Amino acid sequence: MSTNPYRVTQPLQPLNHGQLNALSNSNLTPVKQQNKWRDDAATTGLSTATSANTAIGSLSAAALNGGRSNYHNQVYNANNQQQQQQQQQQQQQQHHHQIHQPPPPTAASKPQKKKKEKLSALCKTPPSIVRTRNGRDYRRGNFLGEGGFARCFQMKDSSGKIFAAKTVAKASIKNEKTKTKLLSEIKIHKSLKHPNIVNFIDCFEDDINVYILLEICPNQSLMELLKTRKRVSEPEVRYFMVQIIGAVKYLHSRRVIHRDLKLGNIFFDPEMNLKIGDFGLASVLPEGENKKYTICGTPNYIAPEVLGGKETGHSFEVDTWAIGIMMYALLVGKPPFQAKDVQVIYERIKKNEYSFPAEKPISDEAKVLIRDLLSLNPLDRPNVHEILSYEWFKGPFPDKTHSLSLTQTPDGLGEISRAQSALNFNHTKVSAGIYTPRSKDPVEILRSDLYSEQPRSMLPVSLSPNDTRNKYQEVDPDHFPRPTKRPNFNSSFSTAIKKLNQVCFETHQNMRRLEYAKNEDIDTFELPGCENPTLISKWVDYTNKYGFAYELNNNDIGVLFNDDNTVLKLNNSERFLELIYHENEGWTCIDNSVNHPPAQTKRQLEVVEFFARYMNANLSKVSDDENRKETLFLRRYTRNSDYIMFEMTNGTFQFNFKDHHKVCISKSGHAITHVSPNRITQTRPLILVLREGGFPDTDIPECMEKIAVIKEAIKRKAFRES
Ligand SMILES: Nc1ncnc2c1ncn2[C@@H]1O[C@H](COP(=O)(O)OP(=O)(O)OP(=O)(O)O)[C@@H](O)[C@H]1O
Repeated sequence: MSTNPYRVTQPLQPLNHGQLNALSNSNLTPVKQQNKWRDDAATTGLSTATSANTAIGSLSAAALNGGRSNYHNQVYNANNQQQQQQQQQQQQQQHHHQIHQPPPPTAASKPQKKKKEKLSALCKTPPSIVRTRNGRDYRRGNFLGEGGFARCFQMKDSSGKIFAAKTVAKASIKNEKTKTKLLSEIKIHKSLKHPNIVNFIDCFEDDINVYILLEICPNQSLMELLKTRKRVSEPEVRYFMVQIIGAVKYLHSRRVIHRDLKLGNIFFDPEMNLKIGDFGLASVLPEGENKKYTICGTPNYIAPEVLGGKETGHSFEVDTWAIGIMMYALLVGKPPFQAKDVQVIYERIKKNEYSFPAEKPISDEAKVLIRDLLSLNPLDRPNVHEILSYEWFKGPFPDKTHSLSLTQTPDGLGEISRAQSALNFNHTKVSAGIYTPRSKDPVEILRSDLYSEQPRSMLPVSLSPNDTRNKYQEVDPDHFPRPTKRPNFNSSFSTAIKKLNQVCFETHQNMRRLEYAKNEDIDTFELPGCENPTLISKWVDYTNKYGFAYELNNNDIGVLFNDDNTVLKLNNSERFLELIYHENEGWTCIDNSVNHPPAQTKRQLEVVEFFARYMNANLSKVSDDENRKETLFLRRYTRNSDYIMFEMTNGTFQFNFKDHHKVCISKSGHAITHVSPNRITQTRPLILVLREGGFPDTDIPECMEKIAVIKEAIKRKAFRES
């Protein structure tokens, strides 16, 4: 019989609750650490994965001695706080020496001694081949790293794909509470799927270990990066922050609080994207509850309200606090409340005692954001949605994290232009799932919202043609400061907004002039050409979740997303345009192929295509098809109880009135178009319609009143912008 721990003796079982309950303390002797697997980070001055062992409530020693065991050695129950404090202080103090000061020359305080106290030391190296119950074989590879509780190894499947197996020794799972915690980590992690969260693949167990199979992050964590780099540049940190915030936003939208966000728990995947891992302290806040009371975290990152314990309770804002700590640590080089003694760290946290060292200058914009994130009152911290609108994010923003960043500051970061930075910022947000208020798969949300038997209030409010009159909603146009848009197909920065505002102003001036001139000799007027303009023929207002979707009568489909960018899918073409909006200036246009959409716009394109299908199946058209004469899209729209007004990027104004008549003003106010409820469309010079009091042979209810309403609406726009 082989006693070789590297040999598989029986197939591994998938893990379930019942089986975990049956897990018992295997009579394992702790594996002797044969080689120095991990740096002890003796000089970082930072909390490391090893230092996580010193987190408040560390029970590793007690657990190993057969005392109270805890799955996650960073967690402890507030009730036991006093009892544990002495022991904990001792450990933390000792460990602190290990991290921050050269160890005194006594054998007793050597780092190796402390390592034995870690529960992860109980973890035996997995067999060289691990076979799961459902017949999958994994070949164990290199050791990847070690935390306070687990060791991590490479695992390769039969196709050659490599994963990381977080390996927890059964010997470290000593009681019900510990098992429940491990199950909770698995359950929470398993339920998550986000581009910036380490992907959960599977879990199983053998006699000695429980394995959590994860997406591999071979480039270590932000902690190692900082250790090597000492400080990180602001553009790089901006990029990191967007990815972290994307993941945290997703977690919070699913009511998950991570509670242990720190540099050592944020890993780099092979493409250098950041991935949040380690859900050992994560908790789901049930609907209707708004606080948690268990005290947990890592000293340097712990939020003040957590230190308040049972009395105060804590919530999602602890993660926001940790984001502030990480941002400070990356920019300055060490966490803000760092001290040798953990109790001193807590005192500093409670008093919000930190400063920005003059010898490590950072920008004022960064300081503003850090100060707000590190607000003592959790309610004063910006939420994950608000953080990204801080001025600091308008600074130079790279297109990605280059692997060079692991060791040195890449060149040229400060020279990224404003336009390019805005573009990169937008793309990074989209890739991090930030463009929607909810980050679940957008198409899935749309499908369930639009097609399921949901209460009417859940459905989009649409003023689309042939719809019922009670869909009209009173909306103050002032509350719709929609952006202004126009493409620039040279892909450079556009100054279109000024031009569009000018057109708006001219349109109003011309309408006014024609009103006065209607009785003058018609021969003195140069009449405009009267081809029908391109119109919005269908639309769905879904701004409560994504944006405003529309179809033009040239069959192009657009979505004006809530982040103010537009995606326009061109009819009869394999192309779609991504129109990135730059406030008060214009758009940058990226021409893409639908067959090879860039990763960051893939999801948006899916939303556009979904809306296209939805509109085709559910809405009828305003007017008949026309071929595309020009490429245009919706600049902005305004809704009130009488009409919805669309402003197009060619300067056309379209008004859909609630009696289902549509009127457009184009050619800078010289041409007027009427679309009847049964889609008969005609365009005439405005001067003639004004003279004749309406369209010949067509009865338009309250035609002149409608024109007056239009003139007023355009005037309001023109004067607001001039
Ligand atoms: N997906 C992964 N890919 C590569 N390495 C990983 C991965 N997950 C974890 N590791 C490595 O394993 C180490 C331990 O993992 P993890 O932090 O999840 O364990 P832990 O015992 O719960 O840690 P902690 O004590 O920080 O709570 C990490 O520090 C890292 O070096």
